[in-house]
Amino acid sequence: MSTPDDAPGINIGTRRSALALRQTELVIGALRAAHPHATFHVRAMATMGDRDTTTPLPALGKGLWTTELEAQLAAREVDLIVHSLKDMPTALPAGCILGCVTAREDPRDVLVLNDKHAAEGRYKTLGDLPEGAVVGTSSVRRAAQLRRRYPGLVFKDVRGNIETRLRKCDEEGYDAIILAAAGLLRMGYGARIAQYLDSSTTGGGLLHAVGQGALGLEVREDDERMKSMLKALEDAPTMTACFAERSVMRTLEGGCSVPIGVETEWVEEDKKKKLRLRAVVVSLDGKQAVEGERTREVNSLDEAEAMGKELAVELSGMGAQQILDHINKGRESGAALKVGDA
Ligand SMILES: NCc1[nH]cc(CCC(=O)O)c1CC(=O)O
Repeated sequence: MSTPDDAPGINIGTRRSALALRQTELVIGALRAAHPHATFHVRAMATMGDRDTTTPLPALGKGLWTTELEAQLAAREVDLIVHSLKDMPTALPAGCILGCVTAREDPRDVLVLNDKHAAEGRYKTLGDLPEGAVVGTSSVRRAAQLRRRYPGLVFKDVRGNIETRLRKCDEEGYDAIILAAAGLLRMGYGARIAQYLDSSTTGGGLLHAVGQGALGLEVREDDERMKSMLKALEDAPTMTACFAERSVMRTLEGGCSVPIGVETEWVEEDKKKKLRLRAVVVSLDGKQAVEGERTREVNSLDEAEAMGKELAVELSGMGAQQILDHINKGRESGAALKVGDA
């Protein structure tokens, strides 16, 4: 009788960036440990987001990191895609599913200082930066939340993979940039982290992107062999929390380019383990914000999705929908796509 491990080699699709390849290596390491007789082949490719390195991210729309890979999955050219979960749209093509979410790296955003500032030691946190300081980010979520808290700072687009952004930070007139901790830590750049940012940051917090720091493994819905192989890699607390986060985004029809921030945490309350979910929707100028939070027991992915949906509906009623409608209207007329040039 043949076991799944005797079957032909498994083709794994990934983007070609150094971070994507590193993440794929981590997944293959875990797959090998769980399935020592299987063989794995990496099929790296460029997506639209990799090829177009100048258009501001929000203008490239949904699926810019995933569409080409999913076409390969559907065509059976690959059997598994390793994604940064935050780059995965909340609606997947028919026949494709999010089969597994692995243990999360630190989900927070962080401040990275220009290397001269770091060497000088005058500034340590966002709050230390002087009026007019230039902060790089191509994320409207980051810029909108930080504009609200730090109105004196100037936000400017910065595109490229992690190495490129670090270089631009040091050489192209930025005082600092904002990045995900996860990418820096996975690539060995942890020493560049000046400050971790989250809801409790003194002087003003920042809620991270949906799914940030987690890896999403996408497979064909009918591929029972891959689905069962991935069970060994699944981290249930991360997967459940991420399903709640993705449900907030899906309900608000946000996509990756709107200013929705979230934070999830497993807490103990009345001797019960509960999921705490926070979410915020901010206008692009940072002047309006709607936020909310829920804490409850969650025992399944369906319950996690229900919790996320309920919070999103509440935020919607509190004005989040107006904020998002306004942003989408601006998009149609071609405006409001950039974080800022200045
Ligand atoms: N497309 C950007 C992207 N996608 C995933 C990560 C970092 C890793 C993660 O958040 O899981 C990054 C870089 C960043 O935002 O700094």
